[in-house]
Order: sequence, then C-alpha cells, then structure tokens
Amino acid sequence: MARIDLVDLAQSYSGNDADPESFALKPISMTWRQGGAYALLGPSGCGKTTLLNLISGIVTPTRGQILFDGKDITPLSTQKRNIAQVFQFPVIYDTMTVGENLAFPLKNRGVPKAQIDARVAEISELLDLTPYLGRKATRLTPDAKQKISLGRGLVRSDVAAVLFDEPLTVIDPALKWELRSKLKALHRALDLTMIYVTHDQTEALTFADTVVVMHDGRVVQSGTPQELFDKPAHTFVGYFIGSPGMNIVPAEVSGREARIGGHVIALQRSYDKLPAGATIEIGIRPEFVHVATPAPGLLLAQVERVDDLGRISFARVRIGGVKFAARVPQGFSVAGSDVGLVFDPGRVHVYADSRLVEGVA
Ligand SMILES: Nc1ncnc2c1ncn2[C@@H]1O[C@H](COP(=O)(O)OP(=O)(O)OP(=O)(O)O)[C@@H](O)[C@H]1O
Repeated sequence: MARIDLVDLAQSYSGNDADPESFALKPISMTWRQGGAYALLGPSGCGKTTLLNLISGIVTPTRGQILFDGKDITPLSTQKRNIAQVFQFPVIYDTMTVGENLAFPLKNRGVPKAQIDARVAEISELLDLTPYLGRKATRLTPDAKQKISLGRGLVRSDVAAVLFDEPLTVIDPALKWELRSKLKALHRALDLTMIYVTHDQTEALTFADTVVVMHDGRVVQSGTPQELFDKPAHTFVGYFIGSPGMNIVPAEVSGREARIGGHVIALQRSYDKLPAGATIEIGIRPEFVHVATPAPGLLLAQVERVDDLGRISFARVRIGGVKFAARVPQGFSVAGSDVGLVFDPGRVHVYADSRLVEGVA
C-alpha cells in the first residue's frame, strides 16, 4: 500500500486544455494517506470515474502528476502501477472454482503455494465464501460473483491501493447493507489503501474514514463524515449529504445578524468582511432548526407537509418562495398552516458564492 499524492492533476477530454473551467476534472492537489479508506462521492458526471481512472492509469492526465510514496508514476501503465480494481460488474473466470478465482492474482505473480492457500483462506473467510471455495463460479448468483470480484481485488497484500468503482451496483438491495459493513471490516482487517467511488451517500459514509465530495469536476470538500455533516465547506455538500439536506436560504448578513425578508436571525460569529457582489446565503441543517407556535421574534413559515421518519419528524415548509425543512419537536403537533422557526445560532453557517465563510468569534 502507498501514500498517493495528486499534484495539480487535471483532465480534459476535449483536447482543449486552454480553459481549466471546461475540464472534466479541474486541477486538484491532494494527498491520500497510506492505509486510508476513502470514498469519492458525487452525482453522475461530476468526475469520480475520471479521477479513479487517472489513479489507475486507464486515463493519462492532461496535466499534473500522480505520486505513489513520493515516486512519479504518471507515465506508468495500469499494470506497472501495482493496483487492484473492482468494477461495477463481476470480473471473474466462470470456468474456475471460487478458490481458483481468488488465487489467480497471486498465482499470476508467482506467489508460493503455501502463501496463496493461507491468503485465499483468510479472504474467503472474511467474505463468507469459504463454503463455496470448491464450487464452479458459473453456478453462483450475481451477488456471490461480485463477492468473488471483491475478494480478487483484496487478495494481494502488496498493492499500492485497491480501487472500487460502484462495486455494489449488482448487489441485491437487501444484501447491500451487509456488504457495506463487511467492506468496512475488511479495510480494518487488511490495512490496505482503498478508494471507493459511489454516488450513494450511505455507502460512502459507512465505508470511508475520509469522504471526498465532488461536484462539477471539482473536489469541494474532503473530510470525515462528521465534518461534512457539521461544517459543509460548500452549499453542495450541505445539500448532497444528509437526509433531508441542509437548508440554504438567501440572506443579508452583517455583523452577528442574518436578515431574511426583514426578519433577524442571530449568528454566533461575526461576518464583517463578506466579498462585495457575492451571493450570500445562510445554511442550517433541518436537525438544528425546529418548528414552534408562531410568536413575535420567530421567522414565519408555511407548512406544506410533515414527514414522519420514525424517530424524528420533519416539517416541510416554505419561507416566501424558498423550500425549507425543520424538526418537529416531540409532542408538538402542527396545527394550521403557519409555524414559527427556532434556529440554533451555533449551527447557522454563512456562504458567499456557495463557499463557507468562517466568521470571527
Ligand atoms: N472518455 C470520455 N470522453 C469524453 N468525455 C468523457 C469521457 N469520460 C467521461 N467523460 C465526461 O467527463 C465528465 C465526468 O465523467 P465521469 O464518468 O468521470 O463522472 P462520474 O462522476 O464518474 O459519473 P458516473 O457516475 O455517471 O460515471 C462527464 O461530463 C462525462 O461525460
């Protein structure tokens, strides 16, 4: 396994590298630590697969370098980069047994038989494949075949990194939760650098220590699941992570106050130097604002519906033309269409042109 450095890495498929704003992957520099579990998360078309393919060597970058443990591997082929890959669909040999499939990447590299047997036993145990080791892969379900693919990706202990591209796509929804937790356990047990591409926040947040959120060809934030929840660096992260996502509302902000349509919301920090001409918004997660009986001093909103999610209920409301979600406190029943909103000032964030602004304490 290796530390991976991306140095001013960028990709343009159009061949026009004059304007980085048009790139499928805008220039990025970042470090992926040795042994880390990373998720690349973002909607379709944001550049996740492009970044993964640059790391694996399937795509050669328009600009920049990729270093494995400080060594520039940008010109090397996929094979020479010493990485393992697991794709959306099973890549296995149907005519081989499960055990032969798992052993193949090791046999191919001339690993001694005793070591192969020990590693295949370890990996098949971790993936619950031991009872199937002697079975021909062709007779197995798509779920089991994809487990073999995962096993083949994980069986080598000397790889720089294991790259997963939406590996649970073919897995039955009922089994997905099981495999998600299993992959996390595998990471802990095997101490490999793993990079996992997905558009599914549950998969990303379950698997990764560090989630790298991508939007429109850019990494907009890289952090622990908790950091992404508590302090989204970009309105897209606030909206994309969380269910429901963060409320984002246009506001006028000065000092320790945000104004929405003349109503004042107190802020915990002071914002005196916001960039001139920028679009200013405030963001607050639905968990940190709650509905109450309308009263002087509370921002008024109109209720559209209440979603009961079991342990917690959210009221879907409107503030003027803006949709907003707020927690319904236990025991509070929403009567009539108007409610007041009570904000937790420490949880209100300020954004200028979609980027988080740190206030002054
Ligand atoms: N080989 C290619 N040639 C031209 N354009 C490409 C190529 N591969 C990807 N793109 C474009 O680059 C952008 C990023 O695509 P990419 O596949 O990296 O995104 P993604 O986040 O992985 O999306 P998905 O989840 O749909 O695969 C998209 O606009 C896509 O159309």
